[in-house]
Amino acid sequence: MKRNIYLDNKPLDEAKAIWHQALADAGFFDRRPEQKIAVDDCLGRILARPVFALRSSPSYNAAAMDGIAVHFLDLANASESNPVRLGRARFTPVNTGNAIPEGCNAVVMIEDVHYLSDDEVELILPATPWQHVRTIGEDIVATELILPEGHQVRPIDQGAMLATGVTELWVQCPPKAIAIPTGSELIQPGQVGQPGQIIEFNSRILAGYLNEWGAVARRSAPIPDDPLKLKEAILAAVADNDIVILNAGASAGTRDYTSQVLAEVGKVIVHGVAIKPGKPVILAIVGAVPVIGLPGYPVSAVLTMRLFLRDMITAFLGREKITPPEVEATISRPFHSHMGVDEFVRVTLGRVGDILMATPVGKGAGAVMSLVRADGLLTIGAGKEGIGAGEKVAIELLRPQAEVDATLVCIGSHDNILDLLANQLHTERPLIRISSAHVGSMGGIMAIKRGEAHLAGTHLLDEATGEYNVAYIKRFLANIPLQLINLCYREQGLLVARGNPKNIQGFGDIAEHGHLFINRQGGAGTRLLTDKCLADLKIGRERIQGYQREEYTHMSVAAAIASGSADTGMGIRAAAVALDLDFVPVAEERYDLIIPKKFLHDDKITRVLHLIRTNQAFQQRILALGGYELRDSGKVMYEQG
Ligand SMILES: Nc1nc2c(c(=O)[nH]1)N[C@H]1C(S)=C(S)[C@@H](COP(=O)(O)OP(=O)(O)OC[C@H]3O[C@@H](n4cnc5c(N)ncnc54)[C@H](O)[C@@H]3O)O[C@H]1N2
Ligand code: MOO
Repeated sequence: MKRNIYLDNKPLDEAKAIWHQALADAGFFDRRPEQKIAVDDCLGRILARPVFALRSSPSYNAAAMDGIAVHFLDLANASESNPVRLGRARFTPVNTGNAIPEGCNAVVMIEDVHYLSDDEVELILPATPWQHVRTIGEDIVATELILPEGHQVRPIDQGAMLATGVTELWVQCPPKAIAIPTGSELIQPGQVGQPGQIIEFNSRILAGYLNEWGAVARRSAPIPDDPLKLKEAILAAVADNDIVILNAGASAGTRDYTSQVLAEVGKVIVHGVAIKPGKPVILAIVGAVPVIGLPGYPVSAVLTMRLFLRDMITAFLGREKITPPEVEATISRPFHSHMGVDEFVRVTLGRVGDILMATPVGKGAGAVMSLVRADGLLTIGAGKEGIGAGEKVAIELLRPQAEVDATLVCIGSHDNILDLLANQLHTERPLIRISSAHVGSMGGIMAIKRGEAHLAGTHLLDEATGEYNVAYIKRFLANIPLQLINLCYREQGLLVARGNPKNIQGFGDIAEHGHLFINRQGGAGTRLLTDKCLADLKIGRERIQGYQREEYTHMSVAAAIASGSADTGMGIRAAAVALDLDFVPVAEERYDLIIPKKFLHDDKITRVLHLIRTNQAFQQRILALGGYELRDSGKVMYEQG
């Protein structure tokens, strides 16, 4: 088969309109399969037909209280000064739910009945007609409408139907869908792959969302990159489903056959939409069944299915479109986007003071974690080239607003303790989450300056004084009342391959033997520590091979060493442990939290401080990570304003 490199670039609205029309032409929205099921089994189902009461409820006049049944006229003149006595012929003892005997039309509660003997009572209160009686049809009368068509059944509805004699009803059959992963490189979860092999997880995500939106979805085994097998799979799937989803193979790779096979067995309506991510999406109809080829990257797949599938399912079910809630937020940093393309940006949200800040997370369409972390989605329309810092934008919420409002925003240098803190806080108060952006110590200081974070983790060594953080605060945050609170001391050192094959003991060895170094970015605390070590040893930067090569996290430095593309680099012990590297300790550094005073009494911050100051089990968990020291944890190291 020829390589397919000509994708459309249809504007999103146009693609949606064409697709909707094609579905309508195929009769997709007119199919309303329905089935008759027992009321006992119908919870959550959508009614295909209205339900009417078969019998009245109650079906007889029933006592609503324990007491006696009487004729109300007998008590018309009863009062304290004129007690009325009734003999056994004029009253009948009843319990709640008993039928009211002929000739009676009121119940007197037992509390108001004075028995003179078993056969005679005395009453001092008048009665009104039908008092304490549930009359025939009081709840619902036979033939009345209980529930309308299109209603989603709740437990109370089941009770109402059963109470009126209904035991079966007609419900809609949700669309039957199948998610078919494709690709010869796919292996099953739990298997360990070679480079180039990929754990098949997309079909799980797709089936999960399909079910959440009201379809009944199955998954198939992965189909290898073979046009004949793909064709077979598509034909079998359309014979047995209302919606077919193919995943991957949508793009222009030498093994991306999906659109050609679909064109052979059906009609490709759209291939290629001006959106990012998700551009190569394929919308096709085979027979009368919609077949959607979602791009392989998981983020692209999820976003395109939200755009093209969610409304399809609700329309199939005859339900209102899902309109996700939106909030207005301020974007924390500029975001560049492409003209002519609707771009969907995942953001984290956090309320710091009065401002709801939105921070873009991860651009890569392969980054599943960017969607796990995201609180909302920002759409940058095709007519814009991006969004400037501080601009107000509408964000589609992916989490409940209450959770967003209870998020502790932590921007700055990353440390694994922050992950432990996040977990512990969430366990104690499920609403609270920590959203952390790892932008280095200076990035954290700037976020505090702009009022965008509740706290910032920082470890900036002042070369002149040898002290941590304070000099930088005085310089950049002079006007902000704040406390600098110690979180931990941690070991920094040289990460080296397991067994330290090049026997690197310090920067002297690196300079002398020309070992390949990998550095951290300017503004990172670890970079400053490297520079201080070099200055103390009087080693010029030009003597360190690789000094110019910069990475942004401890883990990416560790990954470079693990892959052999560098011999060594500076990082924390935890990064060495994570990638099974060896570690040559160089220095103990202080890692502090900067907290503006206006947040010191915020419930989230007080919980964090309480945890690090007093929770011994938590402290033990930190020490178990290795490379940490907690002698000053929670102590105020500096204060201003
Ligand atoms: N020359 C071009 N290359 C690419 C283009 C383009 O227009 N021209 N588009 C890019 C875009 S945008 C996307 S999105 C991807 C989508 O490609 P495919 O739909 O053909 O998907 P694959 O290449 O087969 O897979 C991509 C990637 O997706 C992951 N994947 C796939 N299936 C699964 C699964 N079942 N479970 C988990 N992960 C899966 C996997 O990481 C693959 O590496 O193409 C660009 N290229
Ligand atoms: O547009 Mo692709 O769908 O970047 O990821």
